[in-house]
This record gives sequence, C-alpha cells and structure tokens, in this order.
Amino acid sequence: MKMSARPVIGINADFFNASKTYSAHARVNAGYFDAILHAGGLPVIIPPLGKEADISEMLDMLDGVLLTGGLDIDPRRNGQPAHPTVQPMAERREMNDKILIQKIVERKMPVLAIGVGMQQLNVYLGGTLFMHIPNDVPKAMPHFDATGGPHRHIVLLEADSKIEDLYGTNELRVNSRHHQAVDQVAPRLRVGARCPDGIIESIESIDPNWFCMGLQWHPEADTASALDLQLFDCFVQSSVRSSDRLQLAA
Ligand SMILES: N[C@@H](CCC(=O)NCCCC(=O)O)C(=O)O
Repeated sequence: MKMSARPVIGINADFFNASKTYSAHARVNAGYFDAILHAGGLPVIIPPLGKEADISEMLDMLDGVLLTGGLDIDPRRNGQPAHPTVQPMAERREMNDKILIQKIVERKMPVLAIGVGMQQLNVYLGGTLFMHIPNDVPKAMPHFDATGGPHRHIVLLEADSKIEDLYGTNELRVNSRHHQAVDQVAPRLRVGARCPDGIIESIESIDPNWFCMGLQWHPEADTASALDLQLFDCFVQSSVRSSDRLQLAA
C-alpha cells in the first residue's frame, strides 16, 4: 500500500448507539481534520475498532494521533459512583479509546488530546477527574455557558512547560465548554496550564522528547485563536520527527 509522504494523523471518531431515529454511527467535528490538513498532515478517521489487533494494525499506519472531545467518561467504568451531571459517552467509544490510549502510550506516539480526550489520557494513565466543577470546586469561575453559548477565559501557561514554549506566551484567552476537569494528574504527566481559579487546563508528558499534550480548550473550534494553529503545526512536525517511515524516506 502506498503511504503518504505527509505525516498520517489518526483522529478517533465519536460514536452514537442506534436510536429510534438513527442507526449506530460515528462522527467527527470537521475542525479536527481541517486543522490537521492545514498543518500539513493527512488526517485519517479512526472508528471505534474495539479489538486490540485492529487498533494495533491501525496505529502501525499512523505517525500521530489526535484524541477528540465528546461526552463524559462514565465514572462507573472506573469504579466510581454514577453522578447526576455526567452524560456518559457510548461504551463502545470508551472501551475503544481505553485500548487506543494504552497503545499510544506504550509506543510513545505523538498525541494531542483535546477536551474529554485529555481527560481520558489522564484517567487511563492513573489520574482522576473532578466530576462536576461547580460541585467539586465551588469557588471556580464558570467553565461553560449554561445556555450553550460561547464562553472564554484566561489560562496561565506554566513556566518551562512545553505548551508555554509552543505558544510563546504565558497567558492565553481560550474557549471553554467543560463541566469536568483534571483533579490528580497521572504519573508521567505534569500540568501545562491552569485557569486563574486553579483548574487544570493542560497537561503534558514529563518526557520532553515525547509530544504528549492534553488541552481542555478546543484549538480546532471556530472560536479558536490564531495562536492555536501553531499548536497543530508543532504537533504535525513532531509526528514527522518521530516517524521511522518518514525519517527513512527523507
Ligand atoms: N467531559 C468533558 C467533555 C468536554 C469535551 O470534550 N467537550 C467537547 C464537546 C464538543 C466536541 O465534541 O468536541 C467535560 O468536561 O464536559
């Protein structure tokens, strides 16, 4: 099979079970694959393959992975009680993503995790979440607009973090639409950015040579800033540098 000279970036699809009006289907917000294309990568949608062997075969063809946003991780699948504000994602997606993330981490593939993707990365690597910010961190500022409209807030990038180096500034104004957040950061990860109220807004690997970054905001969204585009540039360039296939072809 002819492989692209561009870095091939996998994007995990969201998944919805069959309902009265729709058959079971996968979907992806266009912002995810348009951002990868704009940064010089070739996006490939990863459906919830489910089986380890199929996920491994898919990853063998990829140079990096973008983990997308969506609904919530179901706390009951991680030994925690249900929560009235949690809207669990489909079990098929969550089970798939768990295997996908474990293999990405084993292989140290470049990974950019956005929204619930960042939360999955943290949880599956041993960290925890606040189930509902207004309940768990009452003094926190709003992190979503209750009417569903656009909402933004400042984030402060940690000194000497990869994300600070990447954005070239220590303060950003980002879009925000989340009711959960990282509580305990997983081993092997560190905080990259916080909201002024202390809520963690970005995490990253402690290994400086591994592009493994999670963002609670959405750099792929229509409400993203011009600065966010360079994030995708850096992610795609990291995927080139770490790709044996592309290095051999160089
Ligand atoms: N559990 C999370 C979900 C945050 C998230 O990924 N939102 C994005 C939804 C839009 C999309 O599909 O990209 C939370 O804290 O709310």
